[in-house]
Amino acid sequence: MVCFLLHQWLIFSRSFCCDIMKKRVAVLGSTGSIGRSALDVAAMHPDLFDVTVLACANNVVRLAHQIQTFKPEMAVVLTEERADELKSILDGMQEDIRQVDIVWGEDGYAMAASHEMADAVLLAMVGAAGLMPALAAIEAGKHIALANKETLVMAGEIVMARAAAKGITIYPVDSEHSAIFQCLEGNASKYLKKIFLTASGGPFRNTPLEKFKSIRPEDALNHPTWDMGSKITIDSATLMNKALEVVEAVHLFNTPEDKVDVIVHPQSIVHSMVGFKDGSIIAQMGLPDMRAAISYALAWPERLELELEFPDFASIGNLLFEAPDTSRFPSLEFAREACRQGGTLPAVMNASNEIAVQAFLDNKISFPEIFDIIEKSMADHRNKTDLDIKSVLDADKWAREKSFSLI
Ligand SMILES: NC(=O)C1=CN([C@@H]2O[C@H](COP(=O)(O)OP(=O)(O)OC[C@H]3O[C@@H](n4cnc5c(N)ncnc54)[C@H](OP(=O)(O)O)[C@@H]3O)[C@@H](O)[C@H]2O)C=CC1
Ligand SMILES: CC(=O)[C@@H](O)[C@H](O)COP(=O)(O)O
Ligand SMILES: [Mn+2]
Repeated sequence: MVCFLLHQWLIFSRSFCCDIMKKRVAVLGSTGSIGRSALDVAAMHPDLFDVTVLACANNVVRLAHQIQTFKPEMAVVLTEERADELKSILDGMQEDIRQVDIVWGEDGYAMAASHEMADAVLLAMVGAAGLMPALAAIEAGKHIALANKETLVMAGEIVMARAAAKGITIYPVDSEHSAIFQCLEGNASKYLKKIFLTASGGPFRNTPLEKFKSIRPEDALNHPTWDMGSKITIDSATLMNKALEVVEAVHLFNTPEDKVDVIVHPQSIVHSMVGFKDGSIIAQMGLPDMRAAISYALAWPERLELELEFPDFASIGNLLFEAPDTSRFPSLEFAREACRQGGTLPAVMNASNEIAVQAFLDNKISFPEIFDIIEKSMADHRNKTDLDIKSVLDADKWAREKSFSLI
């Protein structure tokens, strides 16, 4: 009898310990490219992760499948109509997943980001919609894995200050920032002299300027190395992604813009590098697969088994680097100006880019008009430098209206 009880207690305590060691994760943007990669990581490590919250905008069919697989506590969609659609899909599924709490809209995302059954929040929604959930997750003291770079572009000062006040580290998911974060671990930050932010150069790295007018959305959606959502893929094609990433690096690593160099590296194997006072440079490398950066942001300081291949350096032969061409791709100049002026200008750059990218995807403007719209919106903006969330949201709204008027 004693042996039996001891045996039962051992089984109970082992499963209890496993459960309390599991990280409960909210995945906001679960139906997107980052979200799906994150769920892939979670599925590979069911002993480490329990997905308790899922959120998307409209893709209720994919969300329903994810709910079926991960059985979260809460699911969030953009509108009440989508919530009704999701409920009716779930009604046809097995009983235990119908318990999921379905909410919608801004309040729903805020609830998801601060859910008591989530220890960590992966912020993988696209665009400005990510900002308020990010602030809610920080306010709730969650472990933050941040993919949504727009959050830091719009309101980096506020976000970093609120995270610092809460004693929270923001673990970057963006591959370059994850690389820089990894290069700066230990006490390396105090020796930092230069960040080398790598860029693939996108599909038009070698396209002459006179051909830019005839670039179609399907050409721009053809990224040479990464498989990503449509907005960031167009951003990569304009180098606006790198522009956003310069601002992101400035905030994440508390570094002036002139310490962040962009270097084109078309193979996307060196994910970024950091140069130190003594002339040493540390690089972080790997094949382009976001599961590495996502898992590191979620499991830090651990590194998880992902069964990814290493690059075959002998067959690659040379790692290529070249300077970005800002005359064909002015985005980097926009970002540097936005960093120098600060205030609400980065939020204007971001919002204007979002409108211009969507207009290009909808065949309403040409590829080079993306640059024109951003440039004009930034030039016409009356910058507000004493920043608060209201001024950021006002600037975002102003930039969207301004950009629409230019289409
Ligand atoms: N993809 C990548 O490899 C990388 C992405 N990032 C960043 O990560 C973020 C996500 O990118 P990615 O996964 O490629 O994008 P996707 O377009 O593939 O996915 C976007 C996700 O956000 C949801 N979503 C869209 N609009 C809203 C909204 N208004 N409110 C709430 N949810 C919304 C989508 O839902 P639905 O499916 O229903 O539309 C989807 O789940 C971006 O900020 C991007 O810059 C950073 C580095 C790499
Ligand atoms: C995977 C990732 O982090 C993307 O942001 C990637 O960097 C895009 O490639 P570009 O270097 O072409 O912008
Ligand atoms: Mn990136």
